Amino acid sequence: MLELLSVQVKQGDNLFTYNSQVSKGAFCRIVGPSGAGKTTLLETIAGFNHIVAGEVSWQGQSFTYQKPESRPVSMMFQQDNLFAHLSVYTNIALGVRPSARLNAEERQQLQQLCVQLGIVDQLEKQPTQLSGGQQQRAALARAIIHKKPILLLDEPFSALDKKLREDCIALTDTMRKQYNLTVLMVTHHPKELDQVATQTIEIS
Ligand SMILES: Nc1ncnc2c1ncn2[C@@H]1O[C@H](COP(=O)(O)OP(=O)(O)OP(=O)(O)O)[C@@H](O)[C@H]1O
Repeated sequence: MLELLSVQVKQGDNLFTYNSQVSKGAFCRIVGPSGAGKTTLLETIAGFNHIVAGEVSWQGQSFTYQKPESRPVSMMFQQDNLFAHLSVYTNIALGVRPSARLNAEERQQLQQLCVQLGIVDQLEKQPTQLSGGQQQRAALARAIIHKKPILLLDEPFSALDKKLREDCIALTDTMRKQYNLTVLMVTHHPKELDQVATQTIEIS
């Protein structure tokens, strides 16, 4: 379980307090009005915000003060997830390690994941040569190959059209089950997650 106990975070003049529990393996949608603190919640779990008080834990182990790279978490944003000057392959391989140098087994895993995500033919291209949906699937591949148990998604598919969004949500759910991930997804289209969400957090 991912747990936030009286976690307090300051953003400008705002003080946010979070109390939430997300079950291991859940697909948790995060909803609430604009400015309520949805992105702030994900950034806090990922370690990008200073926590003033409270505790964040995973499976009973606190990671409140751990650096982002040591947390059991990977995060994907609405856009600009990929480095434009690197190939799609290298962008994804960076999820394995910062050098992006992979052994044969790791390369095979990457290929296999990209087959599943329908981007295996795009690996030698630059990100700008890909469609928006392909770019986000490449970003999803990098987040998954990172092999962290918690996947944080901040409106990841909102720039895509409705049909593509639905396809990407279904793919994310398949990945959640296959890789035993706990997914937290911020959305402004909560109904689109009706089929996959096992839990909802409403931020007010
Ligand atoms: N770095 C920052 N400095 C100061 N204020 C910030 C900062 N980041 C966010 N805020 C403020 O904190 C509040 C919450 O922002 P946040 O992005 O978490 O909201 P949100 O619920 O994700 O909104 P939206 O649905 O519009 O994306 C907003 O009022 C925002 O202006």
